[in-house]
Amino acid sequence: MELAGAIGAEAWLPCATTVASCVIGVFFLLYFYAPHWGVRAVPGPPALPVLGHLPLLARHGPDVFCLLAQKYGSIFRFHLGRQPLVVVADPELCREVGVKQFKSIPNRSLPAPIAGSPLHQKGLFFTRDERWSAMRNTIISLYQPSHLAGLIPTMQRCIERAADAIAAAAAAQDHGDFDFSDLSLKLATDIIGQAAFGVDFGLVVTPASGGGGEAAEFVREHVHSTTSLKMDLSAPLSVALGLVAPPLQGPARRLLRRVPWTADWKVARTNERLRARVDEIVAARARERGGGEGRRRDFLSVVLDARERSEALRELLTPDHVSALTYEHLLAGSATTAFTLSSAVYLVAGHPEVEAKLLAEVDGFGPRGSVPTAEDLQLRFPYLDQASRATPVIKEAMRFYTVSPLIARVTSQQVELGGYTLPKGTWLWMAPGVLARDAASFPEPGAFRPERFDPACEERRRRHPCAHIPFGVGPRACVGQRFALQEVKLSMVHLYQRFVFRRSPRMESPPELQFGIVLSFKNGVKLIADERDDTVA
Ligand code: HEM
Repeated sequence: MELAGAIGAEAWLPCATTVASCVIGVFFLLYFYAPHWGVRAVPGPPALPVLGHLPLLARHGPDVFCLLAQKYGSIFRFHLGRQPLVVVADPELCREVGVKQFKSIPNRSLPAPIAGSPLHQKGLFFTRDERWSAMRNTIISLYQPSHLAGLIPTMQRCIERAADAIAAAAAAQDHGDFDFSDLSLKLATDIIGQAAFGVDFGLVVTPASGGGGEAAEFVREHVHSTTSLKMDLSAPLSVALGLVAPPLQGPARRLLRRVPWTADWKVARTNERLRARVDEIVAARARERGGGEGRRRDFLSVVLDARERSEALRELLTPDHVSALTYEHLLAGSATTAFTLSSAVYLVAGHPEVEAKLLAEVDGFGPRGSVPTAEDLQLRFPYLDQASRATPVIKEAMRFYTVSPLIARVTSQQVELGGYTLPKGTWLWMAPGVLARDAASFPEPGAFRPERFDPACEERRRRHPCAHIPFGVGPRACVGQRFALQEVKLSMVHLYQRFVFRRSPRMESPPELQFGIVLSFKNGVKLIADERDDTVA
C-alpha cells in the first residue's frame, strides 16, 4: 500500500511541475506581451522577449529611429524593454499628436528613470491634466518677451565672464584647445542659476573671479543626477529592471538604495542631497521675502509671490512643486541650451563661408562690446536667427544635431492615428530627430546649410510647418524656447565679436554623440579660440 502511494506521488510530481511551469510560462508571456497586444497592428521589427529593442538602441544610438523609419514608414513600434512605444516620424502626424488631437494626448509618459523621484516628477514636464494647465498658466508670463528682455543684462554678464575665461585659457595654453561644450554647460548653468534661483553658481571661472565652491558642488551633483537618467540597460539596476518589469522597479530601488556603492545607492544619495539643497534655497528665499527684502525677479521669487495670491494657488504650488519647478530649469534648460550653443559654434567652425557671413552680420551691428537689446536680437541678426523670417544658423544647427530627438507623450483615451487605432495608455512619441534627417523636407540632410531656412528659398516654401520641431509642438511645446534662443543668440553675438573658433585636430570627426535624456557630445567639443583684431569690429 505504502509502495503504491509512493509510486503515485512519484508520477504526480513531474506532472504537477510541468503544469506549474506551463502556468508560469503563460503568465510570463501574458505579462510581457500584454502591452504589445493593443498596438500589435503597428509595424515594427520583431522584439526580443524582456529586452524588446534595447539592444538595437545600444548598437545604433538614436540613429536607430531613422533606420526604422526607413524600413517601416512614418509610424512604427519600438519596444523599450517591455514597454512598446508608437513612434511618429511624419510632420503631419506630429501635428495630429501635438495639436489636433491634443485633448486626447495631453500628457507625457513617465520614463522609468523618473519614477520615484518627486524632485524630477513634480515640475511642469511630468505633471498631468488640470494641474499641468493650471501650473503652466501661472508661470507662462515668466517666459514672455517683456520678462525675458529684463534678463539680458544678467545673461550678458555671464557671457562676458565666459568670454574672459576663453581668452584666459587661450593665453595660458598658447592657443591650445579647450572643451567648448564643458564651458557652455557651465555658462548655461550659471545663467539658469541667476534666472531661476537668483544665485550666482560661479561655475565659469576666470582668473579675476576665482571660483567654484559650494555652488559648483551643487551643480556637480545635478550633473550626476541628470546623467543617471539613462534610458537603456546601462542605467542603475532598478531603472533597467523597470524597463523590463515595471512593478519590480519600486521594490528593487527600495532594496538597492540601502546597498552601499551600488548605482542605485549613489543616485539615491545624490537625489537626497540635491533635494535638500533645493529645499534650503527655497526656504531661505521664502524667509528673505518675509523679511521685506527688495523685490527680486528670479523665477523662484516670482513663483513664491504667486503662492501668496490665493488659497487655490497655495494648494497648486505646494513647497514640493515649487522646488521641482525651480529645479526643472536646471534639468530642462542647461544641457539643452549648452548643447545647442556648442553645436552651432562647432558647425560654424567647420564652414568658413557661414562664418564669414556671420562675422559680417555681427560686425555690422556695431562696435565690439555693443550689447543687443531684445528688439535688436529680433531684427538685426537675420543670418544668425530671426524668428521665422530668415536664414538662421541656429535653426540649421538645431536641425543638424537635434538635442531632443524624441518627445514623449501618452494617450489619455483611444485615438485614431495614421490608420491605426491606439488604445488609452499608448506611449506615443514624436521623433523630431527623424524629421530633421528626412531628405524629402531637407535635401542632402547631411549638409550644414543655413540657407535652407531662407524664406525666399523654394525648399523652405515646400516644407511642412512641422518638419522642424526641436522645441516640440502645440500647447505642451517647450515653455523655455524664447529664453533658450535669447541666450544662444546673445552668446553668439558676444563670442563672435571677440573670437573666431577652429576645430582642434584632437577632435574626432564626426563627433561622437551619446543619448541620455537628451543628446550630448561624448568626448566634448574641442576648439581653438583666436581673439579677433581690435580694429575689426
Ligand atoms: C535649446 C534649448 C531647448 C530645447 C531644444 C528644448 C526642447 C524641449 C522639448 C522638445 C520639449 C518637449 C515639447 C513637447 O512635448 O512638445 C520641452 C519641454 C519643456 N522645456 Fe525645453 N528646451 C530647451 C530649453 C529650455 C529652457 C531654457 C527651459 C527653461 C528655462 C525649458 C523648459 C522646458 C519645460 C518646463 C518643458 C515642459 C513644458 C510642458 O510640459 O508644458 N526648456 N523642451
